[in-house]
Amino acid sequence: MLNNKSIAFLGAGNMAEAMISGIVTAKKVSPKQVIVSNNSNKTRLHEIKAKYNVRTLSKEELDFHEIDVLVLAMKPKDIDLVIDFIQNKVQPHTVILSVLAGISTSHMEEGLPNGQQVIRVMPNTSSMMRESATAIAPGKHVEMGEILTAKELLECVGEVYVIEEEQMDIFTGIAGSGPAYFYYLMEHIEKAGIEGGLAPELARKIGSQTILGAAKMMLERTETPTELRENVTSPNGTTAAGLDALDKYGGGKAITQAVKGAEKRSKEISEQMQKVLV
Ligand SMILES: NC(=O)C1=CN([C@@H]2O[C@H](COP(=O)(O)OP(=O)(O)OC[C@H]3O[C@@H](n4cnc5c(N)ncnc54)[C@H](O)[C@@H]3O)[C@@H](O)[C@H]2O)C=CC1
Ligand SMILES: O=C(O)[C@@H]1CCC=N1
Repeated sequence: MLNNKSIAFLGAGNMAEAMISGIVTAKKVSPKQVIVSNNSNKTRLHEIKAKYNVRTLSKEELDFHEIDVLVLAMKPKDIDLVIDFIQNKVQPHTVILSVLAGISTSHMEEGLPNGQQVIRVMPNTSSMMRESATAIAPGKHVEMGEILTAKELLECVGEVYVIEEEQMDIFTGIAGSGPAYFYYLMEHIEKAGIEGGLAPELARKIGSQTILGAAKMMLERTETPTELRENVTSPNGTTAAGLDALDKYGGGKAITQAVKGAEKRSKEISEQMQKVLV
């Protein structure tokens, strides 16, 4: 389905690069089918071209007739400027995939030609390793063929889940922002490892392998996380001591609040955009 489709990115930042890297590595589309553009940073476009061999153009040079999938990958605050820029150029056959946190499909549909197909997606930066957990929520004009195209494209960068748009805020809290929680966790594991006498690189490798192993257990075994945790925990052993400290310092609550905090911010961004419209 991706054969001969041309995929253009508006925005060439961290998220766009993670997706471009995963898409090119998956080899389902050739780098020449991928066009990357941004606001004005030519150095950044040179860097992306040198790394991934994709086509790069300034946004003014884009030929919208040749774009089948247009990925919006700028910051949420820039959406209205971008809608103004594309509304008279975007073609009816083009499906728009927006990765912007908190920006609803209805907000985008309002500013675009009637009937434009818009899909809100939420990948994460693990797209670079083709290990993203990505959500898709189609807007009201999207047809099944375009959902399948979006799914196939996003499967190049990991697992894809089709969800209801109202679930997008909590999905963002868990998966869009989620990698940062694990990096933060690792920063602290590494610090404790160093304090315990390990070289930083070794502490990082041990911590990362432990996170990877635990993730694989949860994905591939039938036991629940609670059962898996209990299997590690000997009475009065080392794990019990570690978990007691996690409880004492509010580890569980902190994790729940991290997810809820990101979810709340995603909702706030949507509300702010609604106010701009009114
Ligand atoms: N970084 C992440 O982990 C994730 C980010 N997202 C979403 O991805 C979007 C981009 O985030 P990052 O890549 O982290 O930001 P970034 O700041 O690294 O990149 C933003 C890009 O947008 C470009 N840009 C700005 N205004 C533009 C315009 N008017 N036209 C075309 N390009 C324009 C900039 O030149 C830059 O290349 C955000 O909306 C964010 O919500 C979604 C999931 C995860
Ligand atoms: O921090 C953000 O707003 C973006 C969306 C999800 C991850 N990064």
